[in-house]
Amino acid sequence: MRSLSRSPSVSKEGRQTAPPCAQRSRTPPDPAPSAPALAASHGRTLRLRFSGCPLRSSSRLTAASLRRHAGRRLLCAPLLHPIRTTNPEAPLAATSAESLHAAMRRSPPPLQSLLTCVWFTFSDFSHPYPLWSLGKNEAFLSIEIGSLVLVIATLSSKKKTTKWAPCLQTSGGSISDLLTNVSDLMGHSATVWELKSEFEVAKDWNGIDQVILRVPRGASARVSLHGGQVISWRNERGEELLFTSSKAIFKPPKAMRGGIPICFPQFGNCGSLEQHGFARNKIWSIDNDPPPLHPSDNDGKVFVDLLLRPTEEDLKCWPHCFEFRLRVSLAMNGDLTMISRIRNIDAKPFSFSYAYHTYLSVSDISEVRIEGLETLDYLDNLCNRQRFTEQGDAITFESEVDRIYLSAPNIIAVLDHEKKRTFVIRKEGLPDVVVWNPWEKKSKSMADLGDEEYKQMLCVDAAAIERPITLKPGEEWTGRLELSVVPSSYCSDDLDHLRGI
Ligand SMILES: O=P(O)(O)OC[C@H]1O[C@@H](O)[C@H](O)[C@@H](O)[C@@H]1O
Repeated sequence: MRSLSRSPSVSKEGRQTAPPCAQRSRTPPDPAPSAPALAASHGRTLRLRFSGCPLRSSSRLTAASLRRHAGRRLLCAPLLHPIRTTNPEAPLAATSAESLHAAMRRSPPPLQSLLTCVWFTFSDFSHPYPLWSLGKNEAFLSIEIGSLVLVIATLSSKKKTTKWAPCLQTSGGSISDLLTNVSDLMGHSATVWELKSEFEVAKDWNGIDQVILRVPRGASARVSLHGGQVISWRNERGEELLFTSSKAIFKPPKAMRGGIPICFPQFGNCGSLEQHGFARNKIWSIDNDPPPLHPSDNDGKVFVDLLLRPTEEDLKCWPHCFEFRLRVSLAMNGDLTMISRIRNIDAKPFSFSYAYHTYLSVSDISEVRIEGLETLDYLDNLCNRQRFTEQGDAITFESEVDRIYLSAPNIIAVLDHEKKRTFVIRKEGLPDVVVWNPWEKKSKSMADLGDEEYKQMLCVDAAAIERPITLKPGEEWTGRLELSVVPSSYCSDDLDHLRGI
């Protein structure tokens, strides 16, 4: 049985900053476990539900039964385009649905009792889609949108005809649920296939490791072990979504200007520590055995877990023992999630403030507005943190802004009119939102920011500042940030809907 690898093996980005020899994959491809081994290691049973209609476990899964149960949710998909395989290990090389099927007949999947996956692309789409074969004569093609699995086509052959059926939407769940359910339905032992996260590690020019996360449809993220800082987040078209200064200094001990530095255990200069705390200037390690997160935080995502523990030197200026675990993950649709877990492993309580200092890349700051912070109180860093109340409808920019909005909603939107795209920021455990743009004068005084670059950046940070987090010994705090990008036309009503208004 071939391994079920979720990531294509091709590396594009890694080559830009490090010679290929410096790269290595921390997670080798799955060693092709046998069916009993999979069953023994997981062994959960689930029921198949397409569009909320349970199929009897005795049912045979056919294109027709899928269609029947999909009901009105049938969608049309571009099914008649030529197909080519992208997985070099895939047994199929087909240029049309018919030849794909013919190839399948010539080279049936080696273990028909289990699903087999090959990646392929439609010629007019750049993203590989997984095709899951259900034995010799049937297959389905699926994509993932967040945690939803969308089966966009099924392929079945009877006698001499090959049929692509249009698609249906599952009622939710992850690809592993879907696979388990399908194998259950087919009458085989049910297995949950935990598809392993894969990432590459490349050295930067200072010899510090950077982790590259990549999903099959092309989105990627890069995380530096210097600061645990996300330094790049690209969409499936390869466009960079985070700002990085052209004058950024990629050298410890200072944080690089751009990406998402982590401010901990102090935000700004309110405290005895260096500005924004020390976490962004420390070298983190990869945590190969983190305590488990909720299963939905693993599903359908490529991720890396990082760990920061205080050094002797850190303890001298901040005498509190902690473990800081950071998960950075990329969903199949390109959404970026960061989950911070900070645990007090000391004998006494401690308090800290926190921010994901997120530099969004924007077309032009004067074309940008933030929705979700209107009417809130804020502390103005430009006026000794005096408290004001926001008056406007939405926040727009005409001069330097440096504010901490208090008790902000958990979803806010940053609309970029020129790019016609909206960043949607979802946060949990982080009540405040910092909005910062240095504008012209301040930019000129900053050595690591180009004079005009303030126009292309906007910091919108999910944060906990006004009321620091206090942890008693043994307690843990979790702060979560999820970033996604949607077309601007999606906004307003849809965002209200997301917010539950
Ligand atoms: O230059 P630093 O330390 O990265 O900080 C940049 C800015 O970060 C923002 O979050 C602060 O609100 C600003 O006051 C600060 O100037």
